[in-house]
Amino acid sequence: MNKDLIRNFSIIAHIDHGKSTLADRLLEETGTLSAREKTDQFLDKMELERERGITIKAQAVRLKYKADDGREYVLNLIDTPGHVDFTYEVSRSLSACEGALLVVDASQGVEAQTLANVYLAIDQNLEVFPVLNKIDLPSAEPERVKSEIEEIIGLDTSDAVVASAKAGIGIHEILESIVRKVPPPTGDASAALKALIFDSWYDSYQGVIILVRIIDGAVKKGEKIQLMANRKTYEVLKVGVFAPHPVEVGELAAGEVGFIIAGIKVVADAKVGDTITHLHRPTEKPLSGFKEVKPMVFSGLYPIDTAEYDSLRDALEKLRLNDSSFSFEPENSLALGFGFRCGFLGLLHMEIIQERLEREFGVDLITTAPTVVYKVTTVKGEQITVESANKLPDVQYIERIEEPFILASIHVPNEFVGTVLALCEEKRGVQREIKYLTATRVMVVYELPLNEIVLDFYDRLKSITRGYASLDYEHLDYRDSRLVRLNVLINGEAVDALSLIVHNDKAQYRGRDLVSKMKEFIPRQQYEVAIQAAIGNKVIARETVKALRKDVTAKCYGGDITRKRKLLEKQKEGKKRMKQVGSVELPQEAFLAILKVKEQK
Ligand SMILES: Nc1nc2c(ncn2[C@@H]2O[C@H](COP(=O)(O)OP(=O)(O)OP(=O)(O)O)[C@@H](O)[C@H]2O)c(=O)[nH]1
Repeated sequence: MNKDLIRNFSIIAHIDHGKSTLADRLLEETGTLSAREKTDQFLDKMELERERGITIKAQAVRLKYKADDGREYVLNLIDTPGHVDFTYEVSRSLSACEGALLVVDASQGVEAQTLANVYLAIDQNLEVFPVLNKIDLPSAEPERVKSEIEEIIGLDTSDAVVASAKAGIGIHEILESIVRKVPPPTGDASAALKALIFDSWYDSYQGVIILVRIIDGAVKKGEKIQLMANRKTYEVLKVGVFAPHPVEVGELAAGEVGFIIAGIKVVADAKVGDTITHLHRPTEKPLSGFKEVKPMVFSGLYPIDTAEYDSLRDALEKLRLNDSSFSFEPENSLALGFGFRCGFLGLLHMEIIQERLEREFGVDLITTAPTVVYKVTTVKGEQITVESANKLPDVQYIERIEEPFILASIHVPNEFVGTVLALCEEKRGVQREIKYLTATRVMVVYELPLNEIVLDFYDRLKSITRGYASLDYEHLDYRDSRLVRLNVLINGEAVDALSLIVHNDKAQYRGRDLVSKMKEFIPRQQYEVAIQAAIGNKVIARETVKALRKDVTAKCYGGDITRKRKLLEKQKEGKKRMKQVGSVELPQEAFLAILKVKEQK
C-alpha cells in the first residue's frame, strides 16, 4: 500500500467530551458502518463499557476516505482508553500514530486528563489539532475554549474545527484536516520487521489477538515471528485489519495498522509495548518504551457463599487471560474464609473487575478496602513488600516502612482553590505548584501518598468542588513514613478483613471516623454489637449498635400489603450481600465503610 495515502491518528478527549460519539460519526461518514450498526457506539465493544460510558480497550479501525483532492486515503483510527489508570496503554497507542485530534467540549473546556494525554502526544511528536465539540449546545463557548487551549496547551487554534459529533456538524472538515495535517507514516518496508504491540486481548476461538503498528518491514501469514520481551516464537496464522469487522489481508507493511493472530494462548505473552520481529531476520533493537505494568492497588475478594470459591477462581483466571495487568493469589481471612488478594492498576480498574465478576460470572463478592504496596524493612534487615494490612509485621519487628507517593495535578475553578489546598494538606500532601492557567482556572500540583488517594480522596475532591475538579496523577517514588495498623474489633474480636494501614498522625481520626461510619452500615441484630478501633492493644474508638429484632414491616401502616412485600423483598436482597462474621452479620458496606465520604456538614 502507498504509504502517502495512510493516516494513523487517535482521538484524545476528556471523559464525556464526546470521543466515542465522534468516532462513530467518522465511521458513519466514511461508510464504514452500516445503518443497522449505527445505533450503538461501535468502538466501545464491551457491554460494561457502554453502561459506564467509559472506553477501556484500545482498538484500531480502518476507514476508507475519498478526500476533496480526489484521492482515496486509508485512515486508521486508534482508540485510546480515557482514564488515568491506563496511561501506559494510552502512550503505546499514541506511539502507533502520527497525529491526534484533541476533542474538547466547547461548553466545558480543558481538563486535567485532557492535558496529560495531550502532553503524551506532544512528547511523541504527534501532530495534535483541536476540535471543539458540542457546538450545538447553547452553553458552548468556542472562543473562550479556544483561548484556553492556546494559553494552557499552546496549540494554535486559528483553524480548529468547530463541530458537533451529535448533530453531525463539522465531520467533513475533521476528515479533511486529518488528511491534510497528519503526516503520512515513514518506515522502510524492506527492512527487518519491527512491529509495535499496542493492544492485545484473548478471544476464545482465535487465542490472543494482537493489534500492531508496523514500523519497519512487513508480516505475512505463515511466517515465524518472535516477541522480543520474552523471546517466544510463533507462526503467524492470520494478519488482517478491522474495517470495523475483521478482514484478512495478504500482508501488513510499514506504516500500516492491523491485527496478527499467532496461536498465542495468554495475553501476558503479548504485552502492550513489546516489539514483534521475524525469527530468521530479526531487527537489532526492540522499540523503546516497553514497560511491565505492575498492579498498584490491592484488595481482598471473597465469595459471600463459600461454596463459590472455585467459581470465583475460575472467573479470575478467565479475566486474567485477558488482562495481564491484573493479578491474584489465594488469601485466607479468619473472618471471611478463603478468597483472593487481587492487584489492580488503580481504583477504576478495580471497580471494573469487580463488576465483571459479579455481572458476567455471577459471583457475589465481599470486597475489602483497597490498599497500596508498602516496602517494609524489618529489624533483622529483611525487605518485604506488604499489600495487605494483615501482613504488616508487629511494630517491634519493623525498622522502617516506605509508602508510594504520587504527583497529582488537580484542575479547579479558582473559587475552589482554598478548599482543594485544605484537602491536600489534610491528606499529607506536599505542595509543588499552584498555577493560574487562565483568569478562572487553576492547576494545583501536589505530592501525595497514594494510600490517601485510594481511600477517599477522589470522592472528597469531587464533593468539595461540586464535581468541577479533575485529577490526574503519576507515580513518583517511595518515601519513609510512620504507619501503623488499625484493627477493628467486633464484639471484642479483631476482624482481620477490616484492618487498615494508616498514618500514625491520622490513626485517631481514622479510627473514630471508621467506627462511626460502620455503625451506620451494620444493621441492628439480636445482640448488641460493639465496634471498636484499636492500635495494638489500645482501643481508640468505640460505637455500639443497639440490639433490636430487625422488623422492617413494623414501619408499614394500614396493612398496605404490596408495600409490605416490597420491603420484605428488599430485605432479602440486602441479605445476599451479608457475611456472617462470628455472631454478627456484616454487610458489604461495612467492609468498605472507610471509603465512604460523609455528607459535608
Ligand atoms: N450536545 C452534544 N452532546 C454530545 C456531543 N458529542 C457527544 N455528546 C454527548 O456527550 C456524552 C459523552 O459522549 P461520549 O462520546 O460517550 O464521550 P467520550 O468522550 O467517548 O466518553 P468516554 O468514552 O467515557 O471517554 C454523551 O451523552 C453524548 O451523547 C455533541 O456534539 N453535542
